Amino acid sequence: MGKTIAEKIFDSHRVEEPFPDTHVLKLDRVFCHEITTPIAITDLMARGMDRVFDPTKIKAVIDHVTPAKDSKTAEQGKIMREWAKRHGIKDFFDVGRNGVCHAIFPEKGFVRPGYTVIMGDSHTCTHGAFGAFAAGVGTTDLEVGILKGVCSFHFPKTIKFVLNGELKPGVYAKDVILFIIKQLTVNGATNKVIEFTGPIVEKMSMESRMTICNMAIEAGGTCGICYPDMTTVDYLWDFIKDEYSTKEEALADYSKWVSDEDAEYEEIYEYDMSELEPMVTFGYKPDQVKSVKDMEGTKVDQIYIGSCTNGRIEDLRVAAKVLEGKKISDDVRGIVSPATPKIYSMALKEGIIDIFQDAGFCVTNPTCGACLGMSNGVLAEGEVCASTTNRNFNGRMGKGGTVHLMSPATAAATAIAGAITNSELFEA
Ligand SMILES: CC(C)[C@H](C(=O)O)[C@@H](O)C(=O)O
Ligand code: SF4
Repeated sequence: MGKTIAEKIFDSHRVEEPFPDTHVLKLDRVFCHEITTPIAITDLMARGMDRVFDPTKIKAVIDHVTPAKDSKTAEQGKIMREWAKRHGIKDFFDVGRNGVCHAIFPEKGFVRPGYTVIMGDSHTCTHGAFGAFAAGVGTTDLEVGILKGVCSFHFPKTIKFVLNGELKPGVYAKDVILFIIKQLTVNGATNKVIEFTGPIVEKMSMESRMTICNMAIEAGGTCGICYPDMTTVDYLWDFIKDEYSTKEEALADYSKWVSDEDAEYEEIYEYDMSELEPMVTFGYKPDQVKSVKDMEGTKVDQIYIGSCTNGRIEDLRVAAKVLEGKKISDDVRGIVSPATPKIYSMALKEGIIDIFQDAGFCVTNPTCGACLGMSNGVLAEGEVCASTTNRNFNGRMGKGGTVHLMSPATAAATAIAGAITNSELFEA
């Protein structure tokens, strides 16, 4: 019997015999941000265990609320800062160099095929786009990870998606993953790994693969995984060129992190995506998904383009293409948060920031920002936001506010119309 990629990663990282279904794995990366890590740090300190297993494998960022907005968030930043200094954690991204964790860590080349990654953040599944096993964990697991460099997991039962065909113009990775979550429902993949395969995924950029893996958790999935290929090698090349003499050599090495033909799956879903339409959520659960056509005309108050789902350069380019030479409706506020300083710089150089500003958008610093209603861009009671983020939970962006999840193209078109609309209307 063959093995899935997740099983292969488990086999190569297991530190002891599984008992009964607890697999203790060695960790290649422990990622940290200022919302959950200070709790772990404070607890470790209180227990007299203020140590780290390996400062080079721990990467940390302040991203959710930055620059600090009040005394509480200032304190969280301070705890992180002092901890990083105390333990020689060199890859710590503070104000001015910081961006959204799941965008900045891949961008720095910290994730590689075959890696095991944990973080105290539910969207850690994003990093599976590189052919890694990456999972969000709670405080106790995070503490053990920081201290010992290990984490225990259940056997990685896997659901496989084979996505065939070709996406129509105006249809993007976000539409694909919203469609998938609709099929699975919000707990259809609970405690399972979701493999994304097939020609649609093979053609996707790393950014798009991160978008689909990012939302695996919205169907309950522990991790989303794509197989590493030349797209992965190209993305990582600057970071790995000392390890391999050619890209082909890197690819040959990474190809061990691909599922076998005869691997066993919990379920296999196969879809032809050629007729997929732009999708959007309604209600307060990410599996409440309709085609944009069916939601057309729904009035919004705010448009948010950003986050670990869709705040990358590819996303800003797509939105800018729709916005170029146009103005957003007088009735809406537009906010864009480039996910990292590098993305911000690229957007500046490419004239994308000008396009956003000329259209009437407010451009913020790289941060999670409006995504979770803890920082800027909070909605008032009864307000509606068209957003490229990943969660439409009740009150997510502010008490009494509603969020409709959509692609950056649809969000940009919606900003112009002031109501949910199809991006095709505005594309050249
Ligand atoms: C703050 C953090 C723990 C949380 C998460 O785990 O996902 C946040 O990033 C979110 O998106 O809701
Ligand atoms: S951008 Fe949003 S979903 Fe992503 S880590 Fe930040 S708060 Fe969580």
